[in-house]
Amino acid sequence: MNMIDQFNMRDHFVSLCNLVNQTRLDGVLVQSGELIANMTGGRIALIYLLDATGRNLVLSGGYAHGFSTWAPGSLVHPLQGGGGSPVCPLTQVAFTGKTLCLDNGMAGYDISPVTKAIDGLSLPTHMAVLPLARANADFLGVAVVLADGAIAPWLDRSVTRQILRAVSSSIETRQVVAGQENEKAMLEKSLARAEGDRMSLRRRVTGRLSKRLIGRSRPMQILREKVAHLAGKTGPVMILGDDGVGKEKVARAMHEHSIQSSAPFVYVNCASLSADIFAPELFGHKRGAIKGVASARKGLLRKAGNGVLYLDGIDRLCGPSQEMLLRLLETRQYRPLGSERDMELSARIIVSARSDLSVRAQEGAFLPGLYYRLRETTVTVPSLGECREDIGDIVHAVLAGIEREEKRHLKLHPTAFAFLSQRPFAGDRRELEGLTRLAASDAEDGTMLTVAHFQAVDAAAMPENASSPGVLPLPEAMAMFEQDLITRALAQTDGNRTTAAQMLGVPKRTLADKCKKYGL
Ligand SMILES: Nc1ncnc2c1ncn2[C@@H]1O[C@H](COP(=O)(O)OP(=O)(O)OP(=O)(O)O)[C@@H](O)[C@H]1O
Repeated sequence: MNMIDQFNMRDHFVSLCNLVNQTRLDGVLVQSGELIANMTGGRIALIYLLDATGRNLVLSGGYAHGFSTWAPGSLVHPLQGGGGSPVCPLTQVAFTGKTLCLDNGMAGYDISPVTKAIDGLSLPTHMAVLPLARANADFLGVAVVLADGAIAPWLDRSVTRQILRAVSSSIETRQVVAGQENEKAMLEKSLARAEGDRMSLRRRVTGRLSKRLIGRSRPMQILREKVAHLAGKTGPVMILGDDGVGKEKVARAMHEHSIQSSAPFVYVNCASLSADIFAPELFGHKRGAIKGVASARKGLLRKAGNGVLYLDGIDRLCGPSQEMLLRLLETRQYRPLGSERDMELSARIIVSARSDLSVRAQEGAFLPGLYYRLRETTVTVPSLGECREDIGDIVHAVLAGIEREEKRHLKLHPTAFAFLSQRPFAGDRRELEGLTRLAASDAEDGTMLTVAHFQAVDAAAMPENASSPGVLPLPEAMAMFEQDLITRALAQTDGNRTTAAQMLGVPKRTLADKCKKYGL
């Protein structure tokens, strides 16, 4: 019985199943090597695949009979066109696409790519190079079979061709999957990098925002995060809040931290926009379109360009103007008066309104459609009453501004701080800012601002005596002040307690105890 007759179909069927079940390219290559060696009576099989450039064959897998873990040396074999002497059998098959069987000896052939690959194993006497092809018949690579007897009889069988096709197709499929997995991994990596960049950018923006939207309270932190997030978007935004909470400040901060920050920020007070001037003011008009106005006008939307048109107090817009604004937001187009052509809206629309806008919309006092359109992206600015811990920060920011501009260094007395902490501010942050400026207006450089400084400019709104019972118990007031000072010192020293303790003139141990007490 010759070798071919001993060919065991059952074994090959099992090997084929193993091949198909491989989930990784390296596993497919080892199984393919084994199958090819067995079906051609080979002792060694090597698989070279065309690389992505299409100019090199890369030794990608191999099998040696009797070695369960044998791996060929790594090898990149450049394909050289136009032949050469001596002929490289791998190159020849790559160019002709035809099987090359060297049963009559290898003389005259450059078999160095093969001898390098099997370094350490004895070189068999017979060699065959079989082309591997993709499903679309493109060249995929070659399988090199090395045997100690004639290979030709094994090659001329239909099962050999079928197995070669199965091998090629398995390799191709795994290559595609490996390529996709590679792409997916790279995509995931770059997404993770982009997300990391986005987060660190957001953190930086939030950090910078804390110099503008002052306050350490949790509601202010949340507000800054939201502003940083919306600064990266372009759609309309509605900012809600009571008078003086800082709505315009929020709008400006959002614009300053956006990609269009160099474009204009155009402020419009809606209270001053009556129905007849809303359209000409915003959309502009052609020459002669308005009776008594000789020249043409650009309109505020064009003036804003790619920047921001800030409509302050849209709750004070009249009905027809609300309709026009809704249409502008829906169509993103407008037509200057007297023009035949629509213009594209390029500015970002940011509007502000008092917090009760939803009630007004429900009552029919504000166009519900416009309310619902704007409600999609709402920022609610917390009132100072919700952020009492921010009072010290705002006062210190005002005093720091005075020092910068007027070179007057002023400090805040603990009782004044306690007094402000419990005082109502109907006019919100604007009132606090204004009151601090007033109290500081006549103070000389080096002055410690006391309750008296504030009361002197604020008699009407103030309780008669800040230290009177019912105002705020002194221990509580002192604790608030102490906590404020410690937080400030830690912020200035980047959390370094040793330096902060030195700044505050207390032992490090005392500072540690107080940090524990206040949860700092
Ligand atoms: N977070 C803040 N930190 C420091 N100052 C603030 C803050 N928010 C607002 N202010 C100050 O309060 C004042 C009022 O701010 P802004 O004009 O933005 O309020 P508004 O809500 O738009 O007011 P209005 O309701 O009158 O339109 C400004 O002088 C501003 O500097």
